[in-house]
Amino acid sequence: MRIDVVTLFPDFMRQCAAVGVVGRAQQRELLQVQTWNPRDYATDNYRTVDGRTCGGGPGMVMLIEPLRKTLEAMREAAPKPVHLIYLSPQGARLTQGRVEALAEMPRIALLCGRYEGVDERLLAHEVDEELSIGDYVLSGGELGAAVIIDAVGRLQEGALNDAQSAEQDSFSNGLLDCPHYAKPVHDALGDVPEVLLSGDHAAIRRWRLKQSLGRTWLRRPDLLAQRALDKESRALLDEFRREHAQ
Ligand SMILES: Nc1nonc1C(=O)NCc1ccc(Cl)cc1
Repeated sequence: MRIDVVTLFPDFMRQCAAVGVVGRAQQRELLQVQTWNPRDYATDNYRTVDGRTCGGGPGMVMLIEPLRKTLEAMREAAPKPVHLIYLSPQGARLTQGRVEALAEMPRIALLCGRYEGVDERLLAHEVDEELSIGDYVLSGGELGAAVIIDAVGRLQEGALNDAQSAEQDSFSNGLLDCPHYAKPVHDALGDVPEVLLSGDHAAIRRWRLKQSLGRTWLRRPDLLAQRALDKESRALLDEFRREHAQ
């Protein structure tokens, strides 16, 4: 998969994509992240990429022309058609389901705005999808782009090892993750739950599922409402709720 990133901060974006699972996916050529800086496509001596807001008011807006040239160069750099995503609070909320759909695409591009915004005419003409990573205001689209690169990059076939795949599954089954423990078994902070030391893998699986269901019920009941529970999960959650009520 190829991800092109249009950003005024290419070094930052390259570093985000160079570490950990995503960095390794790039080394294994499972993923390619390419940055494009609109400043390189600004034709004036000052490499201007922003202009005064029409209608007055504070701040600047990213100009059409440098972005149009950047996008043209980006699209021409590889034959595969590009699905262009713009990151902003005005976008649809990013979900794991949408991440999984994006991860199947051969090529996506992420347009990172700065200043007060991007000229609406450029967005209307070029952008395929607008996405938000949450209801808060950041200083630019780069952190949203980094989130997408990580969430999509780790889903590329071969990017995760077995343990990481298991962890991914625990989250993407629509439930919150269960608690995790490492040695020492006994610590001033408390003990590791007995069942995890029992070697009874069926009991351990049930305990972990019960904890995930219980945590989701306590912390994110909205996620639970979206999910049909099988017979075993309903029983485990009832058990958790009875114990919690005591
Ligand atoms: N929330 C979010 N989810 O994705 N992006 C955001 C966000 O706040 N971007 C800030 C931003 C976006 C575009 C421009 Cl031009 C300037 C600032």
